[in-house]
Amino acid sequence: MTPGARVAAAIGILDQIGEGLAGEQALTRWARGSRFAGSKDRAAVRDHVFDVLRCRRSAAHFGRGEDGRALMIGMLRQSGADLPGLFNGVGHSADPLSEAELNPPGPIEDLATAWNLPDWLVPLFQQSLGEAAEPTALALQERAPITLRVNTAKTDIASSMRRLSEEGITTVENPLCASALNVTGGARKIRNSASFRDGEIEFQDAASQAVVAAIPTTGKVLDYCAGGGGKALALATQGQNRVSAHDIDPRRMSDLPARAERAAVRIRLIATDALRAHAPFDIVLCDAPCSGSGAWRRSPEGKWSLTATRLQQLTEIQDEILDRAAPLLARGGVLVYATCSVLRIENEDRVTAFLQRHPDWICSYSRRFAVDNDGDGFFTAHLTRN
Ligand SMILES: C[S@@+](CC[C@H](N)C(=O)[O-])C[C@H]1O[C@@H](n2cnc3c(N)ncnc32)[C@H](O)[C@@H]1O
Repeated sequence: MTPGARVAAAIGILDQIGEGLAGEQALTRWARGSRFAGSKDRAAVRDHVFDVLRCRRSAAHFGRGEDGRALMIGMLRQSGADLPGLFNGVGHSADPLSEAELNPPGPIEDLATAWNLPDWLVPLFQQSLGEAAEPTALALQERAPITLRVNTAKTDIASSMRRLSEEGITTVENPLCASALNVTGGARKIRNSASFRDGEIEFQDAASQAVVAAIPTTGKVLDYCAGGGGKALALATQGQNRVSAHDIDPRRMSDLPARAERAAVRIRLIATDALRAHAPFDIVLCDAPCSGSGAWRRSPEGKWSLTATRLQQLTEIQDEILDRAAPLLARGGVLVYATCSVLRIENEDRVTAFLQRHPDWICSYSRRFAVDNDGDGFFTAHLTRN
């Protein structure tokens, strides 16, 4: 595909997203109907679509509209691309730009458009992050780093870097966590690499790894909101942990047994009604459902679909999860709270609310992770009974 044809494909996909289709679904539908597209084409089209979704508001400003064509024009104009070269009507490229489209609009004048956030989230970012609000909002407009977790139960960092580089995948160590590697080249080869097949590496954000690495003791551990099991797998490779995984929706854990087998670790799956029988645990990790605001680089649609009502509901779910998980702990155990949110209402405020409901508990540790080149935005806190 030519660069112009890739842009035209992205325009069609963005129009489908505009009609209500989820981004991943629209991309899959396009890929199924476009067998001629190679892996480089698919990656380039995907990048265009996600670049727009991350910067939808400023793209609409610079493209003077909300449809796929306007958004692509706006995004490409912002990035300084050769617009007439990409919209030349040749082959499968989109039609040439009209006079109106060639005419660039004035600069952005409001904060929400400059930060690419819905209006209502701007004050929340400011209250939550202070001076870090602007760099966080701007960082959320960039592509996320591709980060691997080296499975230290199977290999070590140096050997893993060497083996990956033999397969054409270059990496550098990530300062957030000793097990984390940032991929600097050959990312598309990872899923078919021997290192991946042999369970020596997993995809995992570095802040996510650092949250697990900060968990203090080893022993009987419950990942209470295990989902796909990213953190449960990391926990299982750490120290002498005996890890169990639970999720209110067990289907979310369906890939976990195969992933655990590949990683050569054991993880027991526990159903909700069996939790009490398996308690007490030394550690209960609550990686709670949240706005995902710290990871909106990877899932940008969440930024536009979140509402104040949904955010309020999430805080109620977060409180309920902590209250249900706390009684599962052994005396002296640690309740670990984590979110991939940058919003104080989901982070420090939930810890404060928990301590108000449970005056015999204290917070012994907490850390925020910024959205930057090293990793996603995360928050974690350790709670113990006095
Ligand atoms: C942020 S995700 C977990 C991600 C996972 N820990 C990982 O690292 O891959 C949150 C998970 O919490 C689960 N969840 C939602 N409400 C819950 C509840 N009341 N109790 C337990 N799990 C819940 C969701 O089904 C979802 O899988």
